[in-house]
Amino acid sequence: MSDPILENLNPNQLQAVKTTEGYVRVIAGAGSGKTKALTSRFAYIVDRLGINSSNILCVTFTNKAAQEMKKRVKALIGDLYDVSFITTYHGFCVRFLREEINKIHYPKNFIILDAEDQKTILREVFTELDINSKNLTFKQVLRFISKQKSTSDYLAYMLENKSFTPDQKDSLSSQVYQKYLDKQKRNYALDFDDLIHFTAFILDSNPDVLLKWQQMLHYIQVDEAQDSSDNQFHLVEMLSRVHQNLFLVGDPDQTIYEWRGAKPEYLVEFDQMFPGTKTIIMNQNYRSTPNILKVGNHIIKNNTVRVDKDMVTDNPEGVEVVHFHGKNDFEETLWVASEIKEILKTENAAYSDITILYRSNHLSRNIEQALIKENIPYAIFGGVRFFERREIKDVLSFLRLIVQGDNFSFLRMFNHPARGLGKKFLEKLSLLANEQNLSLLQALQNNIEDKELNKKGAADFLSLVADLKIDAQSNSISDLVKIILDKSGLSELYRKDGDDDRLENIKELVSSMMLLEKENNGPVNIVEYLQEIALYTDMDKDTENQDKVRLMTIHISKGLEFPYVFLCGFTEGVLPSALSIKERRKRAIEEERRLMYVAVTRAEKRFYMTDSEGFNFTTGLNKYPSRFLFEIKEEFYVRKGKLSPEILQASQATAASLSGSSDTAFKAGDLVMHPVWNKGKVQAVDREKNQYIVHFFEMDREKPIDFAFRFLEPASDSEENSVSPSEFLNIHEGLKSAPDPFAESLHSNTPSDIFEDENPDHSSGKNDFIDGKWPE
Ligand SMILES: Nc1ncnc2c1ncn2[C@@H]1O[C@H](COP(=O)(O)OP(=O)(O)OP(=O)(O)O)[C@@H](O)[C@H]1O
Repeated sequence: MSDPILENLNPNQLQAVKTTEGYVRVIAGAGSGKTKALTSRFAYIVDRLGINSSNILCVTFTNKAAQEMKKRVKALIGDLYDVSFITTYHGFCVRFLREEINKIHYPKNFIILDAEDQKTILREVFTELDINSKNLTFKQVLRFISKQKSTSDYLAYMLENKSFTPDQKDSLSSQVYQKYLDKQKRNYALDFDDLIHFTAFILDSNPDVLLKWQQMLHYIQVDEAQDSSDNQFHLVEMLSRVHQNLFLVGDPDQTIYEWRGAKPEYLVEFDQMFPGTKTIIMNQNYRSTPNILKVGNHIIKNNTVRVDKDMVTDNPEGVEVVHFHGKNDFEETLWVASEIKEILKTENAAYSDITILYRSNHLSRNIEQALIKENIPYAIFGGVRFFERREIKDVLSFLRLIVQGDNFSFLRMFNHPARGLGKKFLEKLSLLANEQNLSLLQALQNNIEDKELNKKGAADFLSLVADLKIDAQSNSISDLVKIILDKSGLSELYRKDGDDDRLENIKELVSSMMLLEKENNGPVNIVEYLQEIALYTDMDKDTENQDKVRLMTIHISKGLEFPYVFLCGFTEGVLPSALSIKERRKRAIEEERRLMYVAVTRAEKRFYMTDSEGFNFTTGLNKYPSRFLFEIKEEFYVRKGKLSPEILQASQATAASLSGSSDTAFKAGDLVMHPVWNKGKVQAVDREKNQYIVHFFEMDREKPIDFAFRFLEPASDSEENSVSPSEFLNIHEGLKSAPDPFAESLHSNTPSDIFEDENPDHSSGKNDFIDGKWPE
């Protein structure tokens, strides 16, 4: 008789599924069927061991992965089981906090801040502190905040009213940080980092709560365990202490989030932490041809921090991997376009079978240019995310204003559409709100008679909110959204705007709400809906099920598979990223190599790598093929386009110069030149903090200078012949303001986006601050 849960599993997968007790770790290579093993295991525990599904926690990394797993588990055991504990870390924390947040005297309807809300707070704080992007960018400060939260005892300040200890070295960021925390406190608002920290705090400080959850969660499964951070691992480890059934599955070779705190050590050293751990290796690859796997295996072998394993496959040999080298960007991307046409013609493939990967968002522009020219339909995957789109955020903010009355929604909507309420109005209102310890909305309600506030726009806004509050009592969420659109004037605004996409997106939102109402068999709780929606940051519905070539960063492609994959911009300084190497040296090179490995192992049938000559604005050097290309044996791929011996030689020299012959670019005693403070001497190299301590002669003081600061140049006693860093900055500025050859086309990316940081998957492709204007 056929067994849907266990059939089609290979022996190692079967072992992973049936080893349900104790500490278990599965090292699962790319394409080895991790999802299959995890979902079958969940189904096995429920269906064959008789454990209630609400006693099994299965945490994954993205909403997408969680949805996929739920779907597959339901297909195995039917619709009747509660699979809500198949979720992301953040999803689990929201669920937990809804039940337990009262332990820290927060209300159940706490607010979750998404990236847009965080920017709203920062805009306010920057205005209050009179800061602009010259001093600090949103990106920098958000990184600072996240880092502080993971290393400092900020909860004592948030929850126990301890005083704030500013970080001396970074006092401006510290000031912003404190104000950010104050605004969070006042609004009972949690950002993503807080979700994890608050949960851990409540568990750590309430033994009865901890025991309750520990007793409930008999089995815990963790997907993508190599990407778990300290806090995330602490959470699942703590929760598993009573029943001691903790199952980790992951692939250390696919760790690509070390830069934001992933600790692959938890997976690699799990057996030392828990003696008696059972280890299962899944190295049978079902996805790729041997030709593709050969390239992947070969590259990743160069890493030193890993569990050694070669992926094997029984798939047919397939065609050879191709490397194309173009004389310039256009040649590279036009070759990709022509190859896509060829695939369509000869392989019986659709556009949607083809994916183009790149290291950073800005690289898509050239590619798009070529695809448009060649009439090839494409979609950017994970570009501007659905729930971050302006119109969607507007509607959701209004919804939140009605049910929660929070300041962030108020700030977004009080003058949108325009009601003639300006900066002065807001200043006065903020002042009164602070004095009277009220929210902005309450302050307006209480002080509408004040002569500076008593404006028609303000009175209209108050009556609109009051009106909608009444509507909220008797309407479903989908109807309420339609009413909001009508009464607020947003519908009218989008219609006049002429951007049909906005109205289409709103329709999409309404129909997703209707679907939820149908699934729920009744009304949807608006507060819970808003909390859950805030977690959906990586969702992009539009690109699914369309016959278009997909473009995405390698980070976004993780966990996905495609028949035909092009890796474009395979250039030294891009992949591996020069910026990451400067920041984190050898660790970065290994992580960049893992990125390359992730890219290769997405491909099922064919894999192409392309690069081109020209100038790289990020490194300030000419472009040469990536060092990783030279790590692949030449017989493992075919080359199209000519790579001259000079280029070959220069590529190796560039790789060596980017890595630096020593561990850091400078050592103690080196003379350096700074664009502002001029000449100095390196006193010490602080590898812990990734900075040099430099004594600058003119000011006669020491300053900590980041390893990543690229305008710190070597200096000698005679400087006559070298371009000084300040001159270099001028050249750079010149290049930035040079006419953009693609100005007419596509996005609003300015040339400055070549300076974007290394988390391209989290950037919407836009800079935080462009040409002195706040981002929209
Ligand atoms: N035992 C099996 N027999 C046949 N096909 C399988 C088996 N296990 C997995 N597969 C197929 O192999 C492919 C890869 O599986 P899956 O996506 O679960 O891999 P993964 O381990 O999550 O990969 P990655 O870590 O690279 O994202 C899927 O198409 C899946 O259906």
